Amino acid sequence: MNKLNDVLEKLNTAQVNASWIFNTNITNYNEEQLLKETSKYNKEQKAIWQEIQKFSNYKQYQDPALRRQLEKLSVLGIAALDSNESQKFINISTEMERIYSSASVCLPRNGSLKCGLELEPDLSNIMATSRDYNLLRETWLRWRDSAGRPIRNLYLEYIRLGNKAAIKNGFKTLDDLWLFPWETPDFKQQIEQLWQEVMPYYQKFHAYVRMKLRKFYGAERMPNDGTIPAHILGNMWAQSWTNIFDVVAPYPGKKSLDVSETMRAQNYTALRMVQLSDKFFTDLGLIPMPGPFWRESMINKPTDRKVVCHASAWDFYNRKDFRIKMCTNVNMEDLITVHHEMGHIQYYLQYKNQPVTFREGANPGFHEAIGDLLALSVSTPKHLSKINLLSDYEEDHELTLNHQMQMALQKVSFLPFGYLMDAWRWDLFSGKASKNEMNRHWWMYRLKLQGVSPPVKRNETDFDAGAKFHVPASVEYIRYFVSFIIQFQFHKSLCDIAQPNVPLHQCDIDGNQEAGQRLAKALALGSSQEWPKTMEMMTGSRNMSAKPLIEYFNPLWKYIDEQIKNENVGWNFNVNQYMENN
Ligand SMILES: O=C(CCC(O)(O)[C@H](Cc1ccccc1)NC(=O)c1ccccc1)N[C@@H](Cc1ccccc1)C(=O)O
Ligand SMILES: [Zn+2]
Repeated sequence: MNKLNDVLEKLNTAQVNASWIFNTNITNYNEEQLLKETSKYNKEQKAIWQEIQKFSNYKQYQDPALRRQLEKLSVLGIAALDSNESQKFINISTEMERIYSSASVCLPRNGSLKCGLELEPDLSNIMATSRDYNLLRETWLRWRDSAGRPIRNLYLEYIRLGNKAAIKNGFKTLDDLWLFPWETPDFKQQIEQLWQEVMPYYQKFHAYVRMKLRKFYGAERMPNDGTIPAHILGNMWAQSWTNIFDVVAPYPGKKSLDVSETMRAQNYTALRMVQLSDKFFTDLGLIPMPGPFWRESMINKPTDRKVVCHASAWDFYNRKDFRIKMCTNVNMEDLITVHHEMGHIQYYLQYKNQPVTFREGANPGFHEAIGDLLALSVSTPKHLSKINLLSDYEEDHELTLNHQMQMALQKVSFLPFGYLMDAWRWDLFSGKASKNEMNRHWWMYRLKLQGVSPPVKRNETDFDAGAKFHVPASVEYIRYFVSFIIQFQFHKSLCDIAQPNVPLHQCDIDGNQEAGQRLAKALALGSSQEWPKTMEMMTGSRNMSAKPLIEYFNPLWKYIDEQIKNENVGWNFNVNQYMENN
């Protein structure tokens, strides 16, 4: 088996190298090279798969680790397609990613038209900082015209070929293939159950934010169905509302917890942000970033070439080379993202000696949760003041509520978006939703779960889901919904070790070696055992639970209940009102 392990390492290293070169320098040549490398990778994966078929009685193997590895290798994925369909699938996937990462728009700028504006940093900054209703709407619309629409027909092909691949792997449709790594037969039901648990809290939070936005923009700018227009929530996809903290803060006068200003004033750089995060990990007794990480990572947007700016963390499958790729802006939001990416790298470092097939998260949600988990401690006012990013700190009721609001704008607002991104894709792959109504189905979910509506009518030549990285990049999204739930379970468990008598929302595990050890043991296992066992190691329970998340925000729920006495919680929605009958 360790011979196979070496083969898998070399195979993955070659593929990741070609992918890194394309992602950090988008050229036709590098795209060609990546296409070649990926089809070679798929061919060799298929050869290995055929070899393994010979041990088809692997279920009888005594050694559980060996049996588990063979089980994981028994699903080939997209490579199961025959060579020309597999080639088509790879071409479509790479083309969608290139369109998204190269998209730029023109916007009216004091009288003239400014072109070449890109998502990072231009459009993201406008969505985050502008309070000009019309400029926000133009920015929202033109991004979808440039990045979403051109992907629509490619996506139809993607679904057709993806479903063929699923069938070749013995699944019904592509959503079943996507859910295979979760090893959880009732996974969709568990997700729906978690959503039902948190939905009432989200709806109250939505009512509070809607009330504040109505006061700020005027009632005439708010739809009468109780939804919030998607373009005024501080984010291109309305998935995280931290950038409208100033509009919704309970105590606006109080020191802002958005330390972006202070970071800039202290001449923070991307490197300093990464070093700060690395120190938090090592203070917990976790593994420091190795040499190649510091030499090879790309943490600033290059000025001389096109790159895929969306952040990611890379494992080169040689147990030495691990990198981050990120177009970092010096602000609080990106400080959190730096921790998110460093969490991925820490997981890589912890499980690097596992067999290749076990070099994954216990489940995909675990991998997304580690960095955010540590950022929960970093984001406390006490910790921010400890690292000199918050001055004249004194814990009082007002500061606590401002902090709670800041965190809810990041975590609570995200929950319905984290769910609907894959609820929509599962429905499309499984045929529950018609391919002629992809955009209507998208806005059905956006209205139903998120209570967010488009600022202009949409039609079926629009492809609004395609304007979010993970759709053209074929990256599963339910992992983030799971992460936002389990990171609070992990936080509660580690806080019970590190600061047992501190309220959960004020807990900072910084420097606690015992908490660090508990985490390291779980991470080192990779996916070598089923995730409920690793969940039990971390939290004492085998199940996901929204209780710690709800507990973390207890102070906020009380405050919001008082504030929304005269508000109708929730919204009604009629998707026809927002779709042009085409
Ligand atoms: O997409 C990301 C962060 C990028 C990533 O670290 O999750 C990245 C996404 C990606 C990029 C290219 C190919 C595959 C996945 N994931 C990783 O780098 C990664 C994924 C699995 C294992 C190890 C690393 N966050 C999501 C959700 C989110 C998470 C946390 C805070 C805010 C928002 C978003 O921005 O919508
Ligand atoms: Zn991630």
